Amino acid sequence: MSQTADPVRAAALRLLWEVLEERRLLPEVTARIVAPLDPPDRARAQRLATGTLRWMDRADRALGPFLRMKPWPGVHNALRLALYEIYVDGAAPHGAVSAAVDLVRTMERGQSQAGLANGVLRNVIRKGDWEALPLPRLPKWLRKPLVADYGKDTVAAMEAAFARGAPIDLTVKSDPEGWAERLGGQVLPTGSVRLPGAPQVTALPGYVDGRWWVQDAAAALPVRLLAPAPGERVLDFCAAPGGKTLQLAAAGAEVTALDISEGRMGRVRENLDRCNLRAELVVADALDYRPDRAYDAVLLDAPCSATGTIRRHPDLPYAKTGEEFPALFGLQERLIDRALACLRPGGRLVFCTCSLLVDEGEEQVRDALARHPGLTVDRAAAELPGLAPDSIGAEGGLRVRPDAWPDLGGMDGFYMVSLRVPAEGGTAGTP
Ligand SMILES: C[S@@+](CC[C@H](N)C(=O)[O-])C[C@H]1O[C@@H](n2cnc3c(N)ncnc32)[C@H](O)[C@@H]1O
Repeated sequence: MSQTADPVRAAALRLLWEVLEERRLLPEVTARIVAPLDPPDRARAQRLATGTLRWMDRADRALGPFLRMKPWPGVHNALRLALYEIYVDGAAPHGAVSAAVDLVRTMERGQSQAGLANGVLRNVIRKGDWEALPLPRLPKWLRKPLVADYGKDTVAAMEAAFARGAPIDLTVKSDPEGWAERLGGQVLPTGSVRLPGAPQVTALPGYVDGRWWVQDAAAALPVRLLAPAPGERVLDFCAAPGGKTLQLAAAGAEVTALDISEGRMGRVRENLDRCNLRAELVVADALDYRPDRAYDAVLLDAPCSATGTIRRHPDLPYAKTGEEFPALFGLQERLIDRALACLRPGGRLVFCTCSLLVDEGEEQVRDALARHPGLTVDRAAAELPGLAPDSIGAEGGLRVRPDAWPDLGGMDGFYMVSLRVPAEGGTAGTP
């Protein structure tokens, strides 16, 4: 890019390149790419990149009739960005087109395509059918298995939720009504507080003194399912960055928080300090963990495809291809077995993933029950208030989806289940 290109849009284009061409996730690359910008411009570059990814499928449909050949990817992304700015972000068409043309001119491989960019964008605007185009669809590699599991209509509803993006939810230590009133938010049916708009959370009352933490309403449910009692020994087996550790500690449990990543564990420590809560922290591979004393309960929030979080991570369907996931399914299975081995007789394991794939939810449970005679599902634990009764599956786990609560703004996709090892004589806890 030359010095004359708008640095914010140029940074957004570099983020798009990393996702679409290098197949990197935004959190891996964003800090480096936006570092030269001022903080407000960093936020804007990120917003432009995530917004463009969220609406990219529709932008491609709008561009399709006017592109005889696929342009060079940098140019293609500049066109997509301009359409996002005009039709979703509310930018004036003239300014967004001229900014896109300027960006294309500064690209080594795009210079000759500046005229094309200008013409194509003007044609799309002249045709004016943006609003009539279908809502953005997921790429085929992900859409296909989801349609097989949930059906076309449900997948379309989930895609509508992905296009809407995600509000900010808080888990409060106490008094959700009071905090909702103070922050201008609303208490959700499951007890989280949803904020209006997209405020800078660190500047809000209650952040510095740790009265609440940011956690999607769906991500707050697994600990409600586990229902920790004060003084219970609970192992949070994949803990970082610590949203669920905070919930467990706030409920008065004696928590051991374990994670393989030292860097991410630093965030658990910071979060606990800010919220004035305590937990024992262990940096280790969960698969190697052999506790001195068994636990009353284990929470296993396993590494997964994260396909339930696409509302906030629209880069995911484009950075991934699905080929990465079977290795995760195998890891989840081994983590479940190790987690069960850390329980006292009669103890419970809450297994959860922020995934929409049944391989990372219902199927894991069926397989675990087959591997561990005597292991049972506590179906009653999944009967949480505020959720549709059909959220509980035949196997007794709770499945929440992004298209839930359409009037309130949805929630992340999550799967969770409470498994209980036999009180005596069973083998479920000993691998
Ligand atoms: C879904 S995230 C956990 C989110 C966390 N429970 C929360 O609520 O904030 C999964 C975590 O698993 C950790 N992880 C992955 N493989 C692991 C392993 N073999 N042992 C321990 N932790 C692991 C990752 O570092 C990551 O922090």
